[in-house]
Amino acid sequence: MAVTPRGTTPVPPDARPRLTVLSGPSGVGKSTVVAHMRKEHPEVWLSVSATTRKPRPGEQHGVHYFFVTDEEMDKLIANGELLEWAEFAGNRYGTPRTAVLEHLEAGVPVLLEIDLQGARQVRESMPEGRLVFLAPPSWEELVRRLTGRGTEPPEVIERRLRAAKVELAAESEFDETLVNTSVEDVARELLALMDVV
Ligand SMILES: Nc1ncnc2c1ncn2[C@@H]1O[C@H](COP(=O)(O)OP(=O)(O)OP(=O)(O)O)[C@@H](O)[C@H]1O
Ligand SMILES: Nc1nc2c(ncn2[C@@H]2O[C@H](COP(=O)(O)O)[C@@H](O)[C@H]2O)c(=O)[nH]1
Repeated sequence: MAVTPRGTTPVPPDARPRLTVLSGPSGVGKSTVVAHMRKEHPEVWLSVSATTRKPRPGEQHGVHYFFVTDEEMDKLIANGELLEWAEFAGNRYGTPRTAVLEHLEAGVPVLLEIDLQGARQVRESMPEGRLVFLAPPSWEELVRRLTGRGTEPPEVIERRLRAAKVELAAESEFDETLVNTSVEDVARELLALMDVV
């Protein structure tokens, strides 16, 4: 019998909402769009990733990420506790497997906000998932957003922008593309893709 989060009833497999993966270059606005969407629709469950990155000001352990040491990440990987994981711009990130499976089993709409390498792994292991690519209105705007956020030093921004070129070139691997011109519009479009509204 599958374990389900407290207070929820398992639903037949064909009625389960699909897993949705949101990817896109660093700074495009993934977290902003997801936060906006979840203000109105807290029933969408966002997976909390583990990362070896250090917290930014205001980021809380267990809310924004599980901040782990390199050794802890090694163990999570070795024990098969991650659905997917990747190294991105000098840090490792991974999706805890059990929580995702439990929420899907309970019929809760599940969203993963992960990079391209992770999206490719999810496509392999859970092909029923829907992959959504969030694109910037232009390269210049992406640079503006990533720089304007002010959370990374110039060398890390450079590294993330190099990764962004690779991610933008992979857009055709995704099922859908949304262009983040307006946070409100994209949040609405994403909810519709997830069959939440
Ligand atoms: N539609 C938008 N118009 C203007 N600015 C935006 C828009 N969406 C997001 N931003 C701004 O862009 C910056 C980057 O957004 P955000 O941190 O959500 O990106 P991200 O894709 O989650 O990045 P990362 O992958 O690095 O975590 C933030 O300062 C945010 O306020
Ligand atoms: N493959 C994975 N990528 C992840 C995961 N959690 C976040 N991310 C992605 O990493 C980059 C950088 O994130 P930041 O918070 O340091 O700006 C970004 O593209 C995230 O979407 C994960 O579990 N797996």
